[in-house]
Amino acid sequence: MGEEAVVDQNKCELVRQTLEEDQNPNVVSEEMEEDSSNIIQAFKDDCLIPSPTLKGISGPDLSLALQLLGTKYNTLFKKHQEKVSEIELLQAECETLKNKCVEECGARYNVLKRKYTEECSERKRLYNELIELKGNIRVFCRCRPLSSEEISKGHSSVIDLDPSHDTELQIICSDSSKKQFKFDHVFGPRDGQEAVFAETLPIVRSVMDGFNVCIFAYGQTGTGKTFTMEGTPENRGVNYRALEELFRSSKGGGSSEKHEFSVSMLEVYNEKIRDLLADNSDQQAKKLEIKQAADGTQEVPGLVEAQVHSIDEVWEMLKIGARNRSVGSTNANELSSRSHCLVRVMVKRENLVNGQRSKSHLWLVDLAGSERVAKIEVEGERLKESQFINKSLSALGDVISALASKNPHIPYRNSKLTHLLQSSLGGDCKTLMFAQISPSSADLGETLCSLNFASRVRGIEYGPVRKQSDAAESFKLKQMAEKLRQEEKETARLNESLQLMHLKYASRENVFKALQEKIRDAEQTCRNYQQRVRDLEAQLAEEKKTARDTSKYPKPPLAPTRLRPPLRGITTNSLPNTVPQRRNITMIPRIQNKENIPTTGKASNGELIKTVGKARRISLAPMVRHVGIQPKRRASVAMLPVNEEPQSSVPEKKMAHHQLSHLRIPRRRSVAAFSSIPGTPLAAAAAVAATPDSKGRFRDISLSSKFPSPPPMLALWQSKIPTISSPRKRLQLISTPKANPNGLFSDVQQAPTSKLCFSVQKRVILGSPARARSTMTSGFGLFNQPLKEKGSVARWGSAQRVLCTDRRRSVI
Ligand SMILES: Nc1ncnc2c1ncn2[C@@H]1O[C@H](COP(=O)(O)OP(=O)(O)OP(=O)(O)O)[C@@H](O)[C@H]1O
Repeated sequence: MGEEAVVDQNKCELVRQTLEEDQNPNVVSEEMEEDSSNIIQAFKDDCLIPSPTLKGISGPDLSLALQLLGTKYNTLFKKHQEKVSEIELLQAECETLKNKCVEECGARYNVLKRKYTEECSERKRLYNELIELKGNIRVFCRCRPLSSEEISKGHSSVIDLDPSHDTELQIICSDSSKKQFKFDHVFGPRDGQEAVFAETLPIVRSVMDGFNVCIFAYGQTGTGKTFTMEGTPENRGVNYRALEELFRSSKGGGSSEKHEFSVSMLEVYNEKIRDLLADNSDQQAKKLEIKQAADGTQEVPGLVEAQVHSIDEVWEMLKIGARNRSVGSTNANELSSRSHCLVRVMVKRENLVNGQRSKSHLWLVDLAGSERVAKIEVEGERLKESQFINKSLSALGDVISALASKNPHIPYRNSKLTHLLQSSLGGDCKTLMFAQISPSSADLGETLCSLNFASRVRGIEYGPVRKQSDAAESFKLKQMAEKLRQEEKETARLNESLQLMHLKYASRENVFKALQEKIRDAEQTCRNYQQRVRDLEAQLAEEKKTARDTSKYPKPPLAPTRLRPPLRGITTNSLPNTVPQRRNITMIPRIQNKENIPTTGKASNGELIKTVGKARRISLAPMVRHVGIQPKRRASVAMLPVNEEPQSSVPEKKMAHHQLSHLRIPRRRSVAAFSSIPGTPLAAAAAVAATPDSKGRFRDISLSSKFPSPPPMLALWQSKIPTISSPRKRLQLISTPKANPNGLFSDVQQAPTSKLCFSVQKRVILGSPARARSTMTSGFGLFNQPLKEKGSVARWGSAQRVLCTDRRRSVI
């Protein structure tokens, strides 16, 4: 029995180890020792916990049990894996749903946030509109309860209040009559601080919207001004509650807005400004003055501006200020305020979304008592205090009166108080006045005074309020705008001058181009002239040489001027030497060549022919005279027979000088020359001739067709000039005379009939016409070498000058 137990124990151990190897230690338990039937039953229930009788199993049952256990384990393991997969899938689904939810909710959240912001803005706008409709200066009346002292003295209340009409107040006068006053709100003796602040709240909120606000309490001493503004630790007043509201509002804006608060506290005592937050030791050294800032607001340089971050800090500041305030004892109030106490809360707001900044301030003013001096029976220092208080309150009354009557001049500077509140009393701010009154019949007179003053204030209509922006930023923007304006002006000016410069540059460039063109032309002309000068120099040298060669011939005496033949054509180097033909010279041709002199000749068939002498000079002056272009020029054309040319009485070599002034030009040239004069009929004819017809042919000039009765000599001359088909050719011939291979002139010059000698006397250009003529006609210098050279030089110069003229150019 003991051995069997050991064997079974080993078997159980084996099963346990196997199960442990399968990382399922929980399967081993005491129930493994159950019998096989239990095991099978247990396996059917998907349970791996073996029966406690398992250890009793032996032999084949054990292996069966183990097999079943292994199979079941695998099945369960698979199921476990499936479950894990399912869980993972579910987790993924959950994650997806979560993301989807976040996505949808995020979008909705943003939309709602945007809507909320818009709604807030709209609410603020409507709210401010409402405040403006109600009036930017609002007056509340607050009546304190009768004090125990007043009751003990038997004073009665003169206030008649109807709770259903919280804007009306009736005062029972001494004659039992009632005087009614209307204010924006009337607070009775039972109204607490909360109720008062509830009505004040809208104006306080305006500060957060960027408006300047001033809340001040006015009234006779002991009416509860300090109580309303400062309050007590148990009943906090407007100052504390307003700042509390500001802090609360600043947190409501969320992370999109940033606010900064700073608190200053000062009093105006005997027309002097005292900093209530500064150390008392500094007060003597400090002399605070009101200065106007760049944005028009009033500042007190040197005034302590305490940064506050919580309402507790604010309360601490208010307590410090209250301790430093000047108080004194009067008949009316044992702790009477003898100064005006002013708390200034500066709010700087920045919208972190759009970067918009605003700076606004809230003045909380507790005025000194407004009672009349006589009533309080003071003297000495107290009397002086009261006089200053009355003076400043009187100045406040004047300012309010001026505002009420819309006076263009508001006397803000008549007192320190009004000067300080200048930017908070007027059109661009919201003002709330607490008119504090006493219910006591003993204070009836003062109460009526205060109520009358409050009524006047309420009658003031301010203009539309302006939202305050950051002064520094406004100033910066103004400067930038000014700078931009200046720069725009400067840019416009520079653009203008640039355009002018462009225009100037363009015009100068044109001028420069034109000058360059002219320079090029001048250079070309100069080159042409140089070439011509060289040619003429060569001709002159040739002529001189020819003259030297022929100097052995005797010089004929100079004939009288009238008997001398007309100036012949200018010979050129290309002409043959005509000296041997001199003996054939007769006067007949010269006579024949006289104008309109009839001559008789014989034809080849022996028949006598009567002809009229050829026109030696064709005067086209009548035609030319009408042209005002060259009035001082005279054209003389001499026609010489060809065979007469060498028969000059003047040696040909001596005529070289005449070449310069008497160019031998074919008659056609003269026509061309006159044709060059615009406006003349010849010019028109030349133009017609130079214009090809529709078939591209040039028309021949027929002067007779243009002129019914042409000059006879011209007609004769025309008959003797061979017809040149093309005007262009004619012009070529005129401008560039060609020599034929024999060294003679072209066909025009070799016309058998005659040769035209064209002489242009340039009277103006060459100088005195008389001198020129005498030189020409008298053979000046022909036989006197120095004179000749002189004359040659002179004529050469004249010729150059002639060549330099346009007229000459056109002739050439
Ligand atoms: N509405 C009120 N409810 C209860 N007590 C009040 C109320 N108003 C004023 N008092 C009490 O009247 C007394 C005088 O008030 P307070 O000092 O505020 O007057 P005051 O106008 O500021 O006088 P002064 O101009 O001299 O400073 C205080 O004791 C104050 O507690």
